[in-house]
Amino acid sequence: MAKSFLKIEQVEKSFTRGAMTNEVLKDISLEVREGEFVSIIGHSGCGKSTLLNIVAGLTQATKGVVFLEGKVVDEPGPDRAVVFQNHSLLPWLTAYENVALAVDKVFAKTKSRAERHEWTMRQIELVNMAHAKDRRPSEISGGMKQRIGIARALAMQPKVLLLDEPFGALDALTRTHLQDQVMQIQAELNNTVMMITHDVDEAVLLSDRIVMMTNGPSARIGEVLEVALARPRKRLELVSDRGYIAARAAVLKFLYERHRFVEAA
Ligand SMILES: Nc1ncnc2c1ncn2[C@@H]1O[C@H](COP(=O)(O)OP(=O)(O)OP(=O)(O)O)[C@@H](O)[C@H]1O
Repeated sequence: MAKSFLKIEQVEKSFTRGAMTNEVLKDISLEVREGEFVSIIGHSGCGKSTLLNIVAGLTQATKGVVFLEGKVVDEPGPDRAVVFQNHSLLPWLTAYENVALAVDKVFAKTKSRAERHEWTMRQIELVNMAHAKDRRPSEISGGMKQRIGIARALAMQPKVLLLDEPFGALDALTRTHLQDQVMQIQAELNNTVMMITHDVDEAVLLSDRIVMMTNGPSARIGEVLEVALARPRKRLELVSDRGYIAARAAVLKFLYERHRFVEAA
């Protein structure tokens, strides 16, 4: 068995306000292999972003530990890059400058100026944005902003890429293009990815495993589905693939049954 790369060990999280305690996550344990693409799916409010933020080091777990290559995660770091749903580019900088800022921060001591420029351009080219590199965020579309956000995250050469509904705010066609691009980039760079999504097709298309969370409060991992579809994956061919159809049905069934449970509660 491949060695564990990212390890989430018995993580719990409660938020307390005054006398009220909201127990969000309960006993979450998960191991992610290097180069693996794992999606987290679950109903709204179950704690997916909270879990991702704990792995990012942005939120502290109430109990439990996250390890990355054996080292405890307790603060944010360049080894874990996050891409949020609402692109968080600096509006006064161009697309190039937004990526270059991250590159300069991480590689100031290890790459020369010329190397940093070359590295920045490489990331921008990876997401097909070279033509718009000198435009500011207000001058490019939502999909383009998200591509620059992904380039900026990749530019830091993180050990883990954390994607919090990265395509959630995009129209269906742009979303499709970006999913394909992320699949190509992952095939090329072998990134370890943890992605939150609400989209069952997206989860099946992109993931090696899908982690399905139960409803909150005290959400747990309900099921983990192995998506054993060969790569590269082609969406049009998958539509009629039995493995794809079965995986999709398994996730839908899980979500539907959980939803029914909420309605009945
Ligand atoms: N900083 C915080 N302080 C207090 N409560 C919080 C905080 N962050 C999240 N919560 C609560 O934790 C629960 C889980 O929120 P979270 O955003 O992780 O869910 P989610 O599954 O990502 O939701 P969605 O799919 O709608 O984005 C919610 O009840 C939310 O109100």
